[in-house]
Amino acid sequence: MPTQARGWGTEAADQPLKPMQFERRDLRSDDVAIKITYAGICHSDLHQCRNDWHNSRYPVIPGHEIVGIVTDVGPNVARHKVGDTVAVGTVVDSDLTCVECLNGWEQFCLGGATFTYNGVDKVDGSITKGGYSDHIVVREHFVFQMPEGLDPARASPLLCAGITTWSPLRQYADKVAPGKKVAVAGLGGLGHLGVKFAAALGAHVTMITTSPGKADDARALGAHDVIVSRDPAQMQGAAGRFDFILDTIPVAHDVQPYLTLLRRGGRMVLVGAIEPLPSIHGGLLIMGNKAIGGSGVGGVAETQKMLEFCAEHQLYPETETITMDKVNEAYERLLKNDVRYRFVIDVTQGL
Ligand SMILES: NC(=O)c1ccc[n+]([C@@H]2O[C@H](COP(=O)([O-])OP(=O)(O)OC[C@H]3O[C@@H](n4cnc5c(N)ncnc54)[C@H](O)[C@@H]3O)[C@@H](O)[C@H]2O)c1
Repeated sequence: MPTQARGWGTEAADQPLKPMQFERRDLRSDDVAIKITYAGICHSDLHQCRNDWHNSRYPVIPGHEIVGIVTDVGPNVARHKVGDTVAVGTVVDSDLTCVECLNGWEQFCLGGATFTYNGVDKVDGSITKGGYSDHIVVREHFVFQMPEGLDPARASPLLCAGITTWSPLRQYADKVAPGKKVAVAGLGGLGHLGVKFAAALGAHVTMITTSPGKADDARALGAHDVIVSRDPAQMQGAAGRFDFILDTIPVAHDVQPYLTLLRRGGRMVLVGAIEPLPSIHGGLLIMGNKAIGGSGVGGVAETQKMLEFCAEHQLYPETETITMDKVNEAYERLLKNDVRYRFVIDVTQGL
């Protein structure tokens, strides 16, 4: 039987989030039912609530940085059992048969990945609803086991902000290693984890920020150096310096000043601005054999690996925990960059 769920969501781009009731599907044979305990607030949640990407399907019940406890499993579930602490990220289904899925890139499934919310369920066509809710039902393959020693109350942002920064840093592991120089642009939910990961992987890390006031914070997170992007002298002084730049800036911006900072053969990866960008002068790529690309979240196996790395290194996001009923205030603060550096909702409170 389907179950009644309680959550917080919004009915339109100009409406605040409010309590809502909706149905969760009955367990399929390979499904896991999860009582949600924590959900991180990603900037993408705000984008989708406000229809910034023009594809929101209302009501939107956001949340794709989910931690919880298994309450039931379908008969074919082998990896999880009732009582396990588990996690769910941005994707809850894919065909698992295409070349992308078979190679661990489920998020780019050729048959279409189903996103945790604002997606369309492959079986019944319903609109998926996310982690700002009391429980969720997810296909086993997309449920992560929380490693021993990783605090569930602090870990949820790893499921999106974490994997989105970890994945490109591992895809270009030759440029993110001891002796290599890495820069991270944009110090928010993604950027602060980018700094922590790059430092933990042994690279020399520079934070590039618009705000001189964030320099001490960046160093406390593990950055060895800070560049204020609004200071032309500092930018010119860093020309040709970096092997790798991770750009987490959440809005359209001119990437050319950053390309200038790459050394020969360097690579810049965009993860933040999912929108049209100003044009790039080809000479900035050709002279110095430089490359710019993108990266979208991460696959299932690499997400599990990242969680294990975080447990082993006790690497956590910096979080501020709120109750569910404070989510609208949190959104307003997120827009003003007034969070160090990720809100986590304790979903068991204020629902
Ligand atoms: N690629 C992916 O798979 C993926 C996954 C998750 C999130 N995202 C996107 O990444 C972006 C960042 O998400 P977040 O949760 O870290 O957001 P956030 O709001 O927590 O952080 C963004 C930071 O960028 C800074 N910033 C804004 N404009 C800037 C500029 N012009 N120069 C330098 N810094 C600037 C802000 O001060 C803020 O600190 C969002 O647009 C989100 O939708 C992408």
